[in-house]
Amino acid sequence: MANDSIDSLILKLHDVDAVKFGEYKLKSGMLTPIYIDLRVLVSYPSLMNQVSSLIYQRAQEEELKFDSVCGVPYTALPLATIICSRNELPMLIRRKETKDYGTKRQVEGKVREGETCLIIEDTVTSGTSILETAEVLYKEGLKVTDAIVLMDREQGGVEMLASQGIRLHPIISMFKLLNVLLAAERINDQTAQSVRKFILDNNTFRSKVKNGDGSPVSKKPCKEQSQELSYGARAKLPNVHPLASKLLRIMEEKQSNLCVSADVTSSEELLQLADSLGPKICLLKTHVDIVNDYTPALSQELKALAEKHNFLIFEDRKFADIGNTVKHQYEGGVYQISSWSHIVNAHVVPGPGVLKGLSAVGQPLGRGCLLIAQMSSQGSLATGEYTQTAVKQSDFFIHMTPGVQMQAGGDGLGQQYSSPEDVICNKGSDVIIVGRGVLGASDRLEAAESYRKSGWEAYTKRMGQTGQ
Ligand SMILES: O=c1ccn([C@@H]2O[C@H](COP(=O)(O)O)[C@@H](O)[C@H]2O)c(=O)[nH]1
Repeated sequence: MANDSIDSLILKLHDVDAVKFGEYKLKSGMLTPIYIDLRVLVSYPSLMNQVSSLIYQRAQEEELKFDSVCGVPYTALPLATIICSRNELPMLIRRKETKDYGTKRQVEGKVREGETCLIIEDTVTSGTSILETAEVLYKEGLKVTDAIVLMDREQGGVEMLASQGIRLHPIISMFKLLNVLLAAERINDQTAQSVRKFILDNNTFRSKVKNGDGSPVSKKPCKEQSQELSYGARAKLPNVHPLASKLLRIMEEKQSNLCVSADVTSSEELLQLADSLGPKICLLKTHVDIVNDYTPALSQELKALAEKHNFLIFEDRKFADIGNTVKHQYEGGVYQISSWSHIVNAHVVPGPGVLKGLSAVGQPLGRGCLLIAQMSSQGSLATGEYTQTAVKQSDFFIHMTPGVQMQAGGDGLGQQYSSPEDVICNKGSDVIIVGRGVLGASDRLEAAESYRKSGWEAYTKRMGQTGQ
């Protein structure tokens, strides 16, 4: 999509008052210094045409596969109509209000179970309007894998939808809009700065993104968290990576979001840990390169224990090289990690090549990869834009957090600890990763049970339930 056509569209949107600066209230009640009002588009046919073309072009560029198109009511409805009419695509209309007579249908148009519907939206803040539409379509037996939005306010919608198995493709992002308006002298530096600050400070996606000082951007108590799907329900979402689905099922079945970090240096101790703590955990995290007496038999025995106790193995290898090198590091060398570890992780610093290299090896084996968006260590450089980029590159989220102990604090070597409740409720993580909190206890099994219980209680609290 040409940059100059986006720039000229932004200026036109500003001309017709679709972008307003001041103080406005969002659907959530939040006050915002910028308001995007794309309802006015219907009065400007040439703009309607330009926007519809850009949306359709985006679908083609992304090579999206879909059978029908549905616009989120009401603003995106006429956009979907133009796109479908021009390109002869079947359209579906979602009713906002269900009729209490006749067919009482919530979706109008020919619905064919199992088909995929592309959602079109005008503006996204948190992504809930798209999710509501997707849920209505799911009930009709349709799949939703992708959505296209004209204007993304960059407040967590992409991430929230990704966590529900929907890829959101924005055409204009808030930061781009501000830059174009600033360059064209439509707004001044101060306005741009205050809007940027508002956007960064008000990320609606579970306070995932941290401020520069490491504190969560918006720290909500558990009971105020928005309604979200349970681990079990997320496991059943269409388009969920089969391994993510398996992990979510294990978590639900074992009532455990505990990953024990088995940072021990002998094979015997590692296997003993895996066997004794296996029933309490959903994941066992390893650092295979700290084991002094590694032989391939160790990884085979670990695999057998993972099956016996129904947990997955996560080798915390933190790949960070060019694609070709990580390919060799993942499948070859002494450890042959891809042959036994269900999940690995990678830094995003080398660019997309690292993921391409890892997926060349891991994808045929059904393996998963976590991207490192933040680190628990003091002074970590993975903050702000870096974190946001990593989050955006993720396809489907299972959010895991290390640096967990019952009491906040540190280890004297830069590690910083948060409690299970803080990690699950305030940081919105799915999995707590605990190392020395368990390994350093006189009774490791008892400690693992106590972390499992705390992690699960925090999750049920987040889900708005009263506990187990
Ligand atoms: O940001 C990060 C990334 C990885 N880790 C790893 O998690 C465990 C934490 O162990 P504790 O004993 O609970 O401190 C360890 O294996 C780290 O390498 C992390 O701590 N922070």
